[in-house]
Amino acid sequence: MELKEYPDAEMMMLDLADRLASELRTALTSHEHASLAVPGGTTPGPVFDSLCGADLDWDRVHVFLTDERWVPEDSPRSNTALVRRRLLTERAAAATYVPLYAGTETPEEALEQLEATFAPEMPISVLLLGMGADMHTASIFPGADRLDDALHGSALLVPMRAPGAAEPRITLSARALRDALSTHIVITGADKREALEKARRLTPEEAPVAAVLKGATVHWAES
Ligand SMILES: O=C(O)[C@H](O)[C@@H](O)[C@H](O)[C@H](O)COP(=O)(O)O
Repeated sequence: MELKEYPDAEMMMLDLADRLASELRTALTSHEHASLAVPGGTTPGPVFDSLCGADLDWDRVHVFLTDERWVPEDSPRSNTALVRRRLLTERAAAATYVPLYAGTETPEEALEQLEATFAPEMPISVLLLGMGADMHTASIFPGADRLDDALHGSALLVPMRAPGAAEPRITLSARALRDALSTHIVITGADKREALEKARRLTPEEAPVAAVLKGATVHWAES
């Protein structure tokens, strides 16, 4: 893992957006399509605000979430709504969005169909992840009901319920995340920095983010 520290979060978000854009451009030089997988939550909004204006062939980019809360798009908790509002706009409006929410009552009901949709999208060209202070990443939470499947199973997608998650989730598995060609993790604040250091000494069962740290670049700013 490589740790990149920034003097402030604003600079980090701009720099990271540039880096993601440049990796997408490189991926597009050797492939017809490239994929960009992004987290939801509160941290990545400013990266999206900058990345959406990047000059690249967005019409050859497939964008999808690393994980979704199983709520309709009009919910303030919807990661899809966040991505539509802040990433799939300006130049990036030309990208193809691959939805991870299907409107069924539970994620299990849509699982087969979603697995079929996501299989051709693998491996991810450029992966951006967040991390919670409890050391979860995507929706792979410590103490989750299907933690073992998400960490060690061969499925691409895993429905997930966890004490730390307010609603059912669906998440890319550790296998899908680890196969990404480039991985960035973006975190802010002293508590997450401490959690990251702790995760480096723990097992993925205790600290799920540990499953994706190898080869990843972690971007951190205090605030
Ligand atoms: O749906 C989600 O919540 C995310 O995809 C999740 O994995 C997020 O990246 C972390 O929970 C960090 O969240 P914050 O950035 O809000 O701290």
